[in-house]
Amino acid sequence: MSNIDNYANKKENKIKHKEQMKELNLKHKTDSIKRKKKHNETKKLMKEDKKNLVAFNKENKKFLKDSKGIVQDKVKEVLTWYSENKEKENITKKHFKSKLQRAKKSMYDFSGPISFENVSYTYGWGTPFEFKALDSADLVIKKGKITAVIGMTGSGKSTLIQLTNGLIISETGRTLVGNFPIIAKTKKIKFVKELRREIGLVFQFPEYQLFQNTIESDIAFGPINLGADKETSIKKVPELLRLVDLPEDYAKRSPFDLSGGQKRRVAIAGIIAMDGNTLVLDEPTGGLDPHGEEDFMKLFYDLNKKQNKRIIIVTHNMDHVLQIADEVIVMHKGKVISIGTPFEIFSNNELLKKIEIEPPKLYKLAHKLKDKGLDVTDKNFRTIEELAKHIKERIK
Ligand SMILES: Nc1ncnc2c1ncn2[C@@H]1O[C@H](COP(=O)(O)OP(=O)(O)OP(=O)(O)O)[C@@H](O)[C@H]1O
Repeated sequence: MSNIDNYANKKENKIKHKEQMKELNLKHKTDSIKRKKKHNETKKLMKEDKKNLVAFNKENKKFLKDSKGIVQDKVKEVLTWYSENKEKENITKKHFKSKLQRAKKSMYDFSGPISFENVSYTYGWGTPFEFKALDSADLVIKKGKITAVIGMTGSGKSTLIQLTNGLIISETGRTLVGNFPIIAKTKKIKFVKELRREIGLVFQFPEYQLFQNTIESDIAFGPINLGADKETSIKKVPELLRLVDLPEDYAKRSPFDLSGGQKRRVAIAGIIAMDGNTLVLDEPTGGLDPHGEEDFMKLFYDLNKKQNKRIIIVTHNMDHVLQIADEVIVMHKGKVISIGTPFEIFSNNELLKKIEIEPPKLYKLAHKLKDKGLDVTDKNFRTIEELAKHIKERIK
């Protein structure tokens, strides 16, 4: 290459670099303006929400005052029980304290609907990384159902479900778990242990949280830590193992000798051991093979149908949603934009396009058939057998 060519190349590169820097600076500036605008909007929202928070706190105080009598009776019951039984070997101080704590929260019923009222949440408030993950979201998750939360990456699904057990607290509105209120900006949730006993949150790869020497102690750790009697908690382990489809005689084995899927079952058994009404699962089948995924879906379905547990599942797998969900919540940019049955959501092509989500395989097939002149998209189906039945009826 001649010196002249070399010089021309260098010059061209310099110009390109300058242009790229200019573009980057411009993007940085626009992002920063957008962020500031959002920051100010949220500030305004928080100001407007102040009067709601005052009303919520007032409502809560009144509720506590009205329930005083019930609580006092329950506390008295526990005190009498302890004074009559404290000499017995299996009645520990920890056991007594846990019972007393439960009596003190007896006015709360966590099992009812979970309502999110105008909840917002911002990560990195006031920093250059500020991001509003929840934007005045409103939603009710019913009791006893399987609810799937779907939406594109970053739409706020995980953030929303973390509000349910007080892992994070919203900056506006409130979350009601049954009649237990978590009011925005609360610094410390009273009865947080009871709340977490009721709402079991299972994160992605829960098996990484196993740490005890035996499967038995891992499963019983949660309830014992919350004050339950050690002997009773250990006795329940075989039943819990059966529930998650593991052999009972695994109890004394080390959890670290198990396969990934089996470890995950142990971790889930540990959450179920807390005996709450709700299981919240964030991408629970990540990293499993299709067969393992199917097994877990069956497990969650059975926990709902046979043990009456409310299941809330965040997932990107629409086939799973179709398979087990009673209701589907659609999140988009921090808001709930649609709620419906799997049929209502998956037959709505416009909605799916907006959230950039592919429908389950069976719905894709139905849409393809429609393009070829055989329309069964107005029919409700969950399985290949049901779809086949509708097709047969159409071509009769
Ligand atoms: N700890 C954090 N710090 C800063 N930003 C965060 C944090 N956690 C989440 N975010 C941001 O908030 C947004 C919403 O996150 P969230 O995890 O709720 O979304 P999601 O819908 O569950 O996404 P995915 O499907 O990818 O798990 C994301 O864009 C993410 O960048």
